[in-house]
Amino acid sequence: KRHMFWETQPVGQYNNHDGDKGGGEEEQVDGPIEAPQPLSDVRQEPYNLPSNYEWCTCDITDEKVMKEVYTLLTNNYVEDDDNMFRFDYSVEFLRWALNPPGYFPDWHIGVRAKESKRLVAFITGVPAHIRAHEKIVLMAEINFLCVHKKLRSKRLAPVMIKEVTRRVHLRNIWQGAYTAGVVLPTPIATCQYWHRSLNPKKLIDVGFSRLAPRMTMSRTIKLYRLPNETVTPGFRVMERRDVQAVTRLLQGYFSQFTVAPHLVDDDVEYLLLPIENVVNSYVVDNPNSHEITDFCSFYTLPSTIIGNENYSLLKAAYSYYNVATVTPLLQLMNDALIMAKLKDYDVFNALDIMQNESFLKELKFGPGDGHLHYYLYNYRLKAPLRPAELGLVLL
Ligand SMILES: CCCCCCCCCCCCCC(=O)CSCCNC(=O)CCNC(=O)[C@H](O)C(C)(C)COP(=O)(O)OP(=O)(O)OC[C@H]1O[C@@H](n2cnc3c(N)ncnc32)[C@H](O)[C@@H]1OP(=O)(O)O
Ligand SMILES: CCOC(=O)c1cnc2ccc(OC)cc2c1SCCC#N
Repeated sequence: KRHMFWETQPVGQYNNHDGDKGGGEEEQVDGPIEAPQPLSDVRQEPYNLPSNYEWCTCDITDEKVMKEVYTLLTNNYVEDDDNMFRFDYSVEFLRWALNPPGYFPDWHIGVRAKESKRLVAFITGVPAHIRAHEKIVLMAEINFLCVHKKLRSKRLAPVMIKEVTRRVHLRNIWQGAYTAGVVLPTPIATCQYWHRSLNPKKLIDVGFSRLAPRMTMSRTIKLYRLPNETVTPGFRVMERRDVQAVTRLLQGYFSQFTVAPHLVDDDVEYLLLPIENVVNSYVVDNPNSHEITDFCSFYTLPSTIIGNENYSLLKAAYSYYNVATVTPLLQLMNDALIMAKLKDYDVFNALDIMQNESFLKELKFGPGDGHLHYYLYNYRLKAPLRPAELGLVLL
């Protein structure tokens, strides 16, 4: 498959197209593909857009702009292959995801129609320290790339990508990280989504799940039933006073993975302190030692249910970061499921990354039919990673 844009980019390529598996000759080393440029060499002016369209910087602290971004995404962002669901990121979630410590307002990039001023496209970056092997690199995490359905297949996406790359380069940052459901040159890892039903009746009604053979609805409801209280002594909602302990837990946990975020206290405070309807996090506070021994978290990402007459919204929880040092991970994650069910989520989703494979089947997750591919921009890894070597969750 030819990738006319991506073949021009500093990303792992499928090698020359005369079929020989290049890369056999020269030894590949981990690290940047291209050296940084002098900032004076970075293009100073924005890339050209088709006439009638103009760039804008979306100030997401402005309620009105936030609403425009929300509306573009809720109507035009990612749908599953069967067009059953479309992500419905909330305004609070988007503000949280786009304003982490050290964020750059001009990395929230929109395209408007000159006449109507309507927002028709969007792409974002946020800075993050990501470790690859033993190197910590300041990268741009790219997300929320969206072109209005009416403007698809006009090669607008490559312009959006080049523009965000340009703005990242102007900040002297030369690497990026992103995920996608589509296969592009070249994934550093390919992961699978797993789903744990919390409201099996709704998932069957919308057509996502089907009754298993010889199973009745009531038997199915019973199969997925969860207790209405957690089982781990000392399990409680995370508080600000837990930040340092959670940072230490996470840093220890991440060291086993080949690619993982490098989080310090400020990151943990911002990303992991609970925000209603955005992110929920829990610690196990040992009742005797008052030591924080375990941590689990999930984020809230609803989806529009497309074209179902009984339901319009799917309430989904997504496993975020979890560290078990005393409590068995299986028990800790079951407590997370219990909390999600108590908060009326319909499904709890998790990727097969980190140590998640150790609990998925036993906690009654089923494999999804979609894959999530992870990518680095301008950074080569000698070999692709198994999902279990990946410690990075992008929102
Ligand atoms: C130093 C820092 C570096 C920072 C930058 C790092 C890189 C960041 C990269 C971005 C990371 C985003 C991560 C992220 O946001 C999470 S993945 C979610 C992406 N968004 C959606 O799927 C929303 C619904 N779809 C759309 O809005 C459009 O279909 C989009 C806009 C996706 C493509 O618009 P379109 O109207 O359908 O298509 P054309 O304009 O005609 O363009 C076709 C070209 O675009 C390539 N394409 C398609 N989907 C892509 C995708 N998801 N990533 C990268 N490239 C993608 C495609 O391969 C082709 O190039 P090729 O000919 O070479 O194959
Ligand atoms: C019920 C299980 O599926 C989902 O939760 C879900 C919800 N909304 C989506 C919107 C776009 C979409 O596009 C790939 C997928 C979904 C999915 S499945 C993959 C995410 C997970 N887990």
